Amino acid sequence: MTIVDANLRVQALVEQGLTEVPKQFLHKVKEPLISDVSATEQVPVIDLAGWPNSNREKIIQEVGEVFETWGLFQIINHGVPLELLERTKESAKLFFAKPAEEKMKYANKLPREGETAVPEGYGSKLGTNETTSWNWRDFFEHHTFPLSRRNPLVWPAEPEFYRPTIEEYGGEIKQLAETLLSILSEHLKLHPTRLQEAIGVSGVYQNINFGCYPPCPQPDNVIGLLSHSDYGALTILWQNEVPGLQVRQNGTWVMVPPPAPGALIVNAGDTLEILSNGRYKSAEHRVVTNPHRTRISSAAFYDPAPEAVISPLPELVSHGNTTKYKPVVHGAYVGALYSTGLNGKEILENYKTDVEQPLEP
Ligand SMILES: O=C(O)CCC(=O)C(=O)O
Ligand SMILES: [Fe+2]
Repeated sequence: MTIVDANLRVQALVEQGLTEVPKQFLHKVKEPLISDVSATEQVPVIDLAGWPNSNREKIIQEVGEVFETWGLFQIINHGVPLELLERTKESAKLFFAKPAEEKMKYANKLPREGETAVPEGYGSKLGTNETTSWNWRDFFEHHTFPLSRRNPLVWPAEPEFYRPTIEEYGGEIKQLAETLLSILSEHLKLHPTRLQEAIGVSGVYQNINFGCYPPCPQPDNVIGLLSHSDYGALTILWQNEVPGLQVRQNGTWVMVPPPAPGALIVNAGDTLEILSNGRYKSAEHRVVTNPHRTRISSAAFYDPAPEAVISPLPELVSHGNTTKYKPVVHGAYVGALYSTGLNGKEILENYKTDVEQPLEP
């Protein structure tokens, strides 16, 4: 079967009861998907309780260290109200449970050449001309910041709490991202707002997706979401009780466990790796599929504006240090990623300086 229909979704394919996936979904990379999971390393959990009044040094140390080593961790006592988190999860669950005709009223448009964000609405990778394997994943994409990009009318009208919940969740997640950036700025011995200003001089961009990974009949040969690092600064995620997210740590894929009650997942993106001149690592991650259950997740991205130029902070390149990355126009970076497709940390590799250059005095 060849799929050329941009209006098809993985959920609709699954509803047809197929036992073999269309060949575009077969994973081309020769590495095991499910069976390669190491049980020896565990994704760290960071407790933010007390911030900013108590445990300051301990929190700064722990957060800094986890960005230097993993780039991905679970976080508890993060300040996002748990009732809001539950309502956000419920919004995603109720949307993906709707009949196909209902969901397709919100179908997104295929991205155009030069686009720097995934178009809003209900989408999938089906029907695009990718050379990489297709993801076993549908999604709903929301543009939430700056406010000039926000139009809740294109989001689901039902349930009634859906639109206000996304707006509220976006605000809280933005605040959490800014708290983490202030902690990292202190860890780098910089002014607490230094990283936030470096990312967001012209206003931060926030996009929030809901991901839906339906049960897959060939989980050993099909990827939910190809290996990649996120291109922006920070991503804050949650997943339902069905695991699937994996992070590559010391060459091994480690499964992110089902969430501790109320936990969120934080993931460093390439912008942060560049700004910190490689001190912090963006996390390479992917999603595997499950044969029986639907996995639902959400990723909220805290990113520079497309016109922002991101380069290693000069303060971190002094004292005989060298600059390890070329300056990046963020929108061009995202564009490069869309045209080649997801492939580990390949795009970031292209922006590394061949010979480490001392910064101009
Ligand atoms: O579904 C997930 O847990 C991960 C999603 C993700 O990595 C992304 O949207 O960039
Ligand atoms: Fe990601």
